Amino acid sequence: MKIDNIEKEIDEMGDAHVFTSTDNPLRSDAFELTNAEKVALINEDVKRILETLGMDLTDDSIKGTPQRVAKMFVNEIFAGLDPKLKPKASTFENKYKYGEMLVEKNITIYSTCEHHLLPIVGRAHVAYISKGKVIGLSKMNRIVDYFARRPQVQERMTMQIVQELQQALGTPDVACVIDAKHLCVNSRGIKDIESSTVTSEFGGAFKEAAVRREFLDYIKLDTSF
Ligand SMILES: Nc1nc2c(ncn2[C@@H]2O[C@H](COP(=O)(O)OP(=O)(O)OP(=O)(O)O)[C@@H](O)[C@H]2O)c(=O)[nH]1
Ligand SMILES: [Zn+2]
Repeated sequence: MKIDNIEKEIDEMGDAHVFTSTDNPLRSDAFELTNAEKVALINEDVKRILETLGMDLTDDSIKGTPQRVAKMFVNEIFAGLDPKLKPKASTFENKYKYGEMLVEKNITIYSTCEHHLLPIVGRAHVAYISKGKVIGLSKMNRIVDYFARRPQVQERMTMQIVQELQQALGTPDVACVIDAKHLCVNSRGIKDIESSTVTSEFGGAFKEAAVRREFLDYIKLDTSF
């Protein structure tokens, strides 16, 4: 593909995120290679990038970088692309009949912006109202982390977390708010270190103003965003 065309595609993609579905754009052959094969290939790709930039890959400090980056992509920051690694969302019967809202707040999020491959760092706040099932608290943190370990846009990640919990808990009454800093905005481009991005998804009862207000009061965010 000519460089002009690639640049045009990237420009168009900049606005295209609003049209993507809640699934990450993965090809159907995404898991035909083993993780070891992916690491070996990415190692070569990163080597090529550094070589193109003129780096001396015989230097002691950076000779291990391509392999390090490859392992980090496959086994750490993009490991959540693999459905096999989806956390088991163990649920229990709500025998004690707790009928109020449960909020798991200030869940740390480390994700990666799919447009620049730079970090997204922030907090997720998740809430649900039980319809008979309750979920282990840590499972909410694990579900957030699973969807964060992908090349992401914040809107999609917020919706994926809600959909996963709705399924696990068998209720639409689930909500998620994420407040995160995008290093692609903070450290390059517009370089606005102060700004952060808030996204929300309010399912079922959380669409009602009073229920939503209660959730936002727990996490101390106002509705003016
Ligand atoms: N909606 C949304 N946009 C994002 C997210 N992460 C990054 N972006 C934006 O994606 C856009 C990509 O736009 P482009 O114009 O193709 O990229 P760019 O030329 O590097 O843009 P600048 O960052 O403005 O320099 C940027 O405005 C980013 O801020 C996200 O999670 N959600
Ligand atoms: Zn970005």
